[in-house]
Amino acid sequence: MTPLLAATDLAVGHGGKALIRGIDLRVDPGSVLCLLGPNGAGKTTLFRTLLGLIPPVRGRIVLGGTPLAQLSLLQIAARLAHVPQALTTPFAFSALDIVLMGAAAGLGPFARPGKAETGRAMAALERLGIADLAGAEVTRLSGGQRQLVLIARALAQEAAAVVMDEPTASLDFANRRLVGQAIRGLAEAGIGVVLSSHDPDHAAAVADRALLLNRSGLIASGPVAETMTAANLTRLYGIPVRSELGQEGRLRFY
Ligand SMILES: Nc1ncnc2c1ncn2[C@@H]1O[C@H](COP(=O)(O)OP(=O)(O)OP(=O)(O)O)[C@@H](O)[C@H]1O
Repeated sequence: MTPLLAATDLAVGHGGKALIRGIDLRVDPGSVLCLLGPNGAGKTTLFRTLLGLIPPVRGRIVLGGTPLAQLSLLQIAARLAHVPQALTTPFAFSALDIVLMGAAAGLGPFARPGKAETGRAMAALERLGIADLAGAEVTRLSGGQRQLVLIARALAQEAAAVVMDEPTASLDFANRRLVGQAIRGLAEAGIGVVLSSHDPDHAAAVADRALLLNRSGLIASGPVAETMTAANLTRLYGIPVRSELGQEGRLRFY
């Protein structure tokens, strides 16, 4: 199977100086990869590199079978959608307006979204169970609802893969669970997801694979059951971490 996104022997950093080296990763259709690591480890830097916003210090990134270096930012966006940490806009956009931005991402700068784009945007809102919020002003929505709107925007973009930088940061327990379910829903629809999280319990619940990195480099990369061990998390965060298998066979860390 051709991975949606693959990186080999990747080093990322700023101004040509590597922060992390030796990253190998792949994202297949329908799979979820979670990046875990302490503040400043380089997760956002890695994401920005995968999105083509900063050049890799070393190594190779292939997006949908084409080297990233050969793709324009527009071509990258058509293959890899970005869900930012939070939706911040001072304008009174409706949820549908925001999702239409994703649906219309492939149109030229002066083209107006038409019926097809509106249909795609509404379908994305429906898929996430928030069609009733289409006309709501996003500044009045809760943090969890706003995050779902952002995920709907990525869905409407119809990219095969999605990058989400800490999509559950600042969300309460219930909204974290809701967004987690939405992420699994994307995977069930065949989309490949890469996200970062500061919550190992949440990561173990939503991800199939994990990539653990801290300032000393890569700690582990592979299936959740093999990488998210108490020993690896102890190394990752530099504090003693223990794990237990909770109900439904879910890993919990404390
Ligand atoms: N534009 C930049 N130029 C130079 N250094 C930068 C730049 N952006 C980030 N850094 C540095 O790169 C390092 C990694 O930052 P990054 O934001 O990638 O970490 P992170 O793992 O996402 O952290 P957090 O979990 O806190 O979001 C930090 O030391 C940061 O100060």
